[in-house]
Amino acid sequence: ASGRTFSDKSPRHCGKGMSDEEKIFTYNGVLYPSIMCPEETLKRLDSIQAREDDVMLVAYPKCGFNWMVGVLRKIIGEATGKKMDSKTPPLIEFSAPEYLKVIEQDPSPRLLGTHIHPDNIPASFFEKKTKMLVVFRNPKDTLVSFYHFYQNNPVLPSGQSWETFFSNFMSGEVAWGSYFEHAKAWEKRMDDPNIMVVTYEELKEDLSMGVRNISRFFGFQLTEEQVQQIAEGSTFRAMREKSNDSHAGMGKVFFRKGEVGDWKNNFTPEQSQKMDEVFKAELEGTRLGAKLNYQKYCQ
Ligand SMILES: Nc1ncnc2c1ncn2[C@@H]1O[C@H](COP(=O)(O)OS(=O)(=O)O)[C@@H](OP(=O)(O)O)[C@H]1O
Repeated sequence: ASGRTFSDKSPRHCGKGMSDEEKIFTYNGVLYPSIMCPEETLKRLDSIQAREDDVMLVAYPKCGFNWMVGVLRKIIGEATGKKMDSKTPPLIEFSAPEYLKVIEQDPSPRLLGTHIHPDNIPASFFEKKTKMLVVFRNPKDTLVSFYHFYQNNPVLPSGQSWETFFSNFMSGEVAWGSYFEHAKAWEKRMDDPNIMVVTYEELKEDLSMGVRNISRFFGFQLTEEQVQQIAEGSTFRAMREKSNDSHAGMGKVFFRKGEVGDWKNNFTPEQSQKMDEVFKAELEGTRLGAKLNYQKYCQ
């Protein structure tokens, strides 16, 4: 059995001939893209047996998941010599249910990832105290990135106007659910020593520091030269250049702009104000809220 990869070209895997309604379904009250996340796989997620030495990456959609996949593959490859050239995205909720067997047989250290809400991450990851890197991004840029992804990824519904997508994002009616629900759930776990939260914006400001801290957190020893080399190979430009190979023709969709502040080109003043109000109500005064540095990146 093999997992589905970005290069699967069968029409239904590409979303061709499917209506917007067929492309998305509700599971336990949350929307998921039906091609990427078959219901059977979601139902079987709890069968995954986590390992202590798994490298688990968690990110709400569009917060920098693929960026960190690139970084973590390089870190693991450099530190352990394990070949990390898989083209399959390491999301546990992706692909055919048989893929869970592939995960089971993968030798340690495994790189696993997910976009799902922390309460739905299989319990064994918490029981085994698996280390998890959690990536967040300011909500305005996340929304813009998500909107473009809906528009340009044929497996997602593309018929929504910017205004409709905006209100769906704000009410959590988007794939993988509400940004704010995810953030509030991680806020509750901020003290867990096995969880490290990083933001897209801090990684943009100092990627070398990010690589150094992330590898230390997972217990990988890297030389300063390796840290620098990984950071240089993981800039937006470097990853975008290789993206048609790593993401089979979808490179420019996954590696779109890679900037902080693109929301300013998209939000109306009213939408900006609406997000400010919701952020204030949901996250102001929390540690994750402070880490997101909303003042600096969203105002
Ligand atoms: N190396 C690097 N540096 C900076 N930014 C990067 C990098 N790689 C990916 N990106 C940007 O991350 C956004 C995609 O996020 P995800 O990978 O989490 O998307 S996904 O949910 O897994 O599809 C998407 O953001 P936008 O460009 O704003 O749309 C990508 O361009």
